[in-house]
Amino acid sequence: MSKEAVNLVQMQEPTLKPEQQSKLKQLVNEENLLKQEESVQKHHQTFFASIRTAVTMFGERFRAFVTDRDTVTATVVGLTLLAGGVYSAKNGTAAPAGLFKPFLVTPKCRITVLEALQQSFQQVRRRLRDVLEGVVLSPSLEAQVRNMAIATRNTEKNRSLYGNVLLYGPPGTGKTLFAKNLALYSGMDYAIMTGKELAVMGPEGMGAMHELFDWANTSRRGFLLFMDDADAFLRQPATEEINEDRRVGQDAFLYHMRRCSNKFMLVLASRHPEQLHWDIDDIVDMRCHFDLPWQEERERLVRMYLDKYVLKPATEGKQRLKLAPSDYGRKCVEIAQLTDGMSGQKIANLALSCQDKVYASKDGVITEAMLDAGVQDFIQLQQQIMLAGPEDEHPST
Ligand SMILES: Nc1ncnc2c1ncn2[C@@H]1O[C@H](COP(=O)(O)OP(=O)(O)OP(=O)(O)O)[C@@H](O)[C@H]1O
Repeated sequence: MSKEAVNLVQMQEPTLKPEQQSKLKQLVNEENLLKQEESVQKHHQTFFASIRTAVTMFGERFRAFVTDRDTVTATVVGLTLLAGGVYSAKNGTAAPAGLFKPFLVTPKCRITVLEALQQSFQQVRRRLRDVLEGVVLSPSLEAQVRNMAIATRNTEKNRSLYGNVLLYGPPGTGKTLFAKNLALYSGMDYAIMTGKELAVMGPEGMGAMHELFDWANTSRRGFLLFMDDADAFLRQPATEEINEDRRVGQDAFLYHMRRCSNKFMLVLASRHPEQLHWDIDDIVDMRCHFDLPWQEERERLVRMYLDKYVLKPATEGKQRLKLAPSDYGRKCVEIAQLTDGMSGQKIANLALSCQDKVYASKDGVITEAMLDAGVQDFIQLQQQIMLAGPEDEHPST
């Protein structure tokens, strides 16, 4: 019955018999229900359409944005493309509460999508020429990941399928850094999720996951999904009691990942690969072990990060710093020898500790003694942290 007809009959209600009145009420209720359903459906469609628009827009900007490594590290290490979609859609269409909780957003997220977009406009867009730019790895791992990156970059051209990759190893060894580089090098759209957040999502999360994969499969350039801490979500069922939502979530995820795709690539990162679901073997085409650096790689890391945080500011003349005459190369080798057992992330932080000492100098002359003092401070801090708790609790220090 049309809306006008219902209105007309409603006007006649006082003159109707009781059974006619009750039939009329039923009709009005049905009409209202229909309207509500239509509105929810419309809302739903607009909501997801706006997610896609936002994600597509943000994908463009994000690629440019992540090109500025320092800005990214300082501000949006965890900003996700997906979060961009979720946030924009939530703000733009006032999505029904709870439909899309920001569970896929990493807690490291610090800035709004709009801010990210604004910042990205200021960056020069470029595709990485070298997938290992700024990444120091052992020669064998370098060769392995370089081949994989070339194959990924040529997937579309060769009309082949993307292969999924598992990066595993201790914290701070460059897994995330490499995954970002891979996205920039291959020109794919890119998003970060963390397994920890996926692990705690409730039943609505399943709908979101199907939506995510549906959307990802519409990507023009291909879509790279990076899941950090994958073992938190894709854990072997036997490892612990997992609830029903989590099990359904895992199944949905694995189901999508088993379907080979020319649109979609998954990069998993794990510190505890032995805890991963056994079905991971079916969906992962390549495993890459990111180990702690050996002396040779530590020397390269020390040199790279001292150059970046100490030498460059000094030599570029932006600071009032000068380098005292010294055998800088030998100093780097010496420092590297003291960093046995440290990850790339810790070596970067050690260089920052040296920078603190240098910036505190009265005359602005960088001496070997200053670098030594920075290294000693950092080593002492590490020893205190080791005494305080397990390694995994302090990945960023
Ligand atoms: N192999 C490396 N080469 C160059 N820099 C590195 C390397 N490993 C770590 N770093 C430095 O440490 C930072 C953090 O590393 P990253 O987040 O990639 O480690 P991760 O292996 O993903 O750690 P986690 O398991 O904690 O997620 C990088 O942004 C970089 O500054």
